[in-house]
Amino acid sequence: MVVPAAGEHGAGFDEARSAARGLGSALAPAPVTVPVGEALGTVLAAPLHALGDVPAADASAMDGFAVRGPGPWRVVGQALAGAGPSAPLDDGHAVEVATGALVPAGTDRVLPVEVVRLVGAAAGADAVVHLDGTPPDRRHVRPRGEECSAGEPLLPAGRRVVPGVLGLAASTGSDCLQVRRRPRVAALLTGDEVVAAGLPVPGQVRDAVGPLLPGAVASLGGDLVALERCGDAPGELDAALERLGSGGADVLLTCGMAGSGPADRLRPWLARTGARLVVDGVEVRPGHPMLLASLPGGTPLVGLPGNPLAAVAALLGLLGPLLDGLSGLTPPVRAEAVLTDWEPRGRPATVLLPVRRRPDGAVEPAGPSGPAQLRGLAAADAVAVVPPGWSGGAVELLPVP
Ligand SMILES: Nc1nc2c(c(=O)[nH]1)N[C@H]1C(S)=C(S)[C@@H](COP(=O)(O)OP(=O)(O)OC[C@H]3O[C@@H](n4cnc5c(N)ncnc54)[C@H](O)[C@@H]3O)O[C@H]1N2
Ligand code: MOO
Repeated sequence: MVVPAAGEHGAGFDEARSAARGLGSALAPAPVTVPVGEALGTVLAAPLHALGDVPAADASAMDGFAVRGPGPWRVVGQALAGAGPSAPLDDGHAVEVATGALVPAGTDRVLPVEVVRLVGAAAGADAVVHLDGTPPDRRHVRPRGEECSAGEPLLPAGRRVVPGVLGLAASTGSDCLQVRRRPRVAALLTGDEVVAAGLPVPGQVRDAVGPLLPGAVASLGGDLVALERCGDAPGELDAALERLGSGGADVLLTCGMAGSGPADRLRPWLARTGARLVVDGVEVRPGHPMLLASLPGGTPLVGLPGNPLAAVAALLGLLGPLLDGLSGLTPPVRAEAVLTDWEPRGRPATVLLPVRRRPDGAVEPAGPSGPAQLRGLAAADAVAVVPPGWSGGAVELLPVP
């Protein structure tokens, strides 16, 4: 699919997102099997199944006494977590148990220490357990298989491996997971005027994109593996992109030179190298010159416009969906909120608007958000996607990258 040309109208924002996702899916690498400890941030490439019953046997949920039959109960032993099963309980008997210990066969319930009175020996055998006050309404036994039983599907493929997934996989017996790795992204910042340190003098601009890229790429599911710079002189972009392209990254990212000005060399370079434009401009503000190309060797290149908020818009509109496709991520359910205190002023394009949450659950503009301004983004709780023609009501919210 080729999405419309720059200088004309560009793709709709949703159309651009799905084209980027589609390209990513078509290029998705084969799944790999990795140890659980190395899987954080990847995406499950196969459903996660329980390898056994969890817990593997009935276990106490409280520190207290496993009892059988009506009380009082004579203490006949002790069971700690990690020990094997104790002898089956008879009526009128109790075993002192720690949380997590196996309860003896025949246990009716566990009485927490808080609700019993011990009479006789201070602890251990020969003490007698009396119920003190009202009996608890719960058994306080975690039955075998309470969490899951062997073979049960726990999570579908396509889920991001977050810390909770690692804990679940480990607790249900997995040592390895089948995943798609986080795509590696190599970036190139362009422009003679862009400086990396200090207060910019007239004619210079301080690089605002380089510092935000590692975290933004990570939050979109990729790893920034290279960050290079090049100036505007003829040949600099070509050399830098060739160098970057030979580094084995899954995605190339450029910032600046996406427009049609005298020093904007990206589109001519793409044309010269025979790249295929998959998305050529998007009907969104800011960020309309953003592009997505497929280089002759198949590597995708995302062109971010140079204005910093426009660059972030392109990260959200193109890089995020591309990385989702490459990693096989199932898109999360669309988040929405009512947008207030913002005037559409007849804008014909989708607007990406940094917003903050209000106590009533609605969202409002978070601060100044011109294409070259980051004050709103830095104060934002989300980025609202305001469609053309919006005149009030709920809008889609994207996480701040
Ligand atoms: N005739 C037209 N001119 C422009 C249009 C248009 O439609 N017709 N679109 C404007 C929009 S919107 C944007 S966005 C920019 C896109 O420009 P480029 O992608 O070619 O980017 P540059 O020209 O290289 O830079 C634009 C602007 O951003 C500053 N910049 C660049 N890199 C950084 C950085 N790393 N950190 C901070 N700021 C950066 C650069 O100095 C420029 O001021 O084109 C408009 N023009
Ligand atoms: O991409 Mo530009 O920054 O739309 O303003």
